[in-house]
Amino acid sequence: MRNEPLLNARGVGKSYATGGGRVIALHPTDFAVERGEFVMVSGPSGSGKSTLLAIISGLLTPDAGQIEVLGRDITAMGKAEADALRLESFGFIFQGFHLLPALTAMEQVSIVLRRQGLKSRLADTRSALALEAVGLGHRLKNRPDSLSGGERQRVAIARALAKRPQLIFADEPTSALDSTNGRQVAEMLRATALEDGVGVICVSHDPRLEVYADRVVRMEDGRITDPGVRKEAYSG
Ligand SMILES: Nc1ncnc2c1ncn2[C@@H]1O[C@H](COP(=O)(O)OP(=O)(O)OP(=O)(O)O)[C@@H](O)[C@H]1O
Repeated sequence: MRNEPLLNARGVGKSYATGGGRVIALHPTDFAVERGEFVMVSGPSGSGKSTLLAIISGLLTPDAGQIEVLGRDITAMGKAEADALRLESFGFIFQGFHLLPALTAMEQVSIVLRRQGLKSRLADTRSALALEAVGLGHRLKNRPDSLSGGERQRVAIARALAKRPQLIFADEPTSALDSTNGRQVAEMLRATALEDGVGVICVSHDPRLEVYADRVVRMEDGRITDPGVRKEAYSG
C-alpha cells in the first residue's frame, strides 16, 4: 500500500492582485502525498497553507504548475470532469463543519451518497455505518443545533469518509474543538489513512496534533520550508 503517490503537484503557485501590486500567496511549490499517508501542513497565519490545500484539491486554479491525482492531470481537465473526480474521490472537512441546519446527522451524510448515485436505502445504511464508526450511532436523528461542536465535526468526518474517498482534505478541522475532541479528530484521520490507505492532507496550526501525523510539512511566507520525513510506523 505504501509509496504510491496519490497526488503529485509540481510547480504550483498563486498570486493575487491587490491595490498596490501583487501578493504572492504561494511561490512555485512541489507537494506529493502517498497512499495511506497522513500529512499535516503547519505554519503561521498567512504562510499559504489554505492556498496550497485549495490548489491541490482542485478548488482553486493555480497560476502555474501541474497536479496529478490518481495518475490524472487535474489542471488539464474541464470543470465537469474535475467536479466528477472530486465528487467520486475526494472528501473535504473544513472548520465550521459546513453542515446543513435542517438536516439530521444521517441526512447530512446520505445526501452526499445519493448525489454519488446510491439508492436512498443503501445511502441510509452506509450513512448510519459511517456515523457509528465515528461514535455517533446514538445521534443519527439529531440536527446540528442539538449536537456539540465535537459531534458536529464528527458528522462532517463521517460525511467525508462515507463516500470512501481516496484523498481527504481538511482545513483546520479541530480549530473549533476543545483539546480532547481535537485529539479524537486527529486520531480518526490517522486511522483512516492507516486502515483504508487514504491520503489525508490536514492544514493545522495546532502543534499538539503533529504527533498524529506521518509527516509534518512546514510553510512560511508562501513556501514549504521543510517537506518533513515520513514516519515509519505509528504506535498509537
Ligand atoms: N483572495 C485573496 N486575495 C488576496 N490575497 C489573498 C487571497 N487569499 C489569500 N491571500 C493572501 O495570501 C497569503 C496566504 O494566505 P493563506 O490563506 O493561504 O494562508 P494560511 O497559512 O492558510 O493562513 P491562516 O492560517 O491564517 O488561514 C496571505 O498573505 C493572504 O493574505
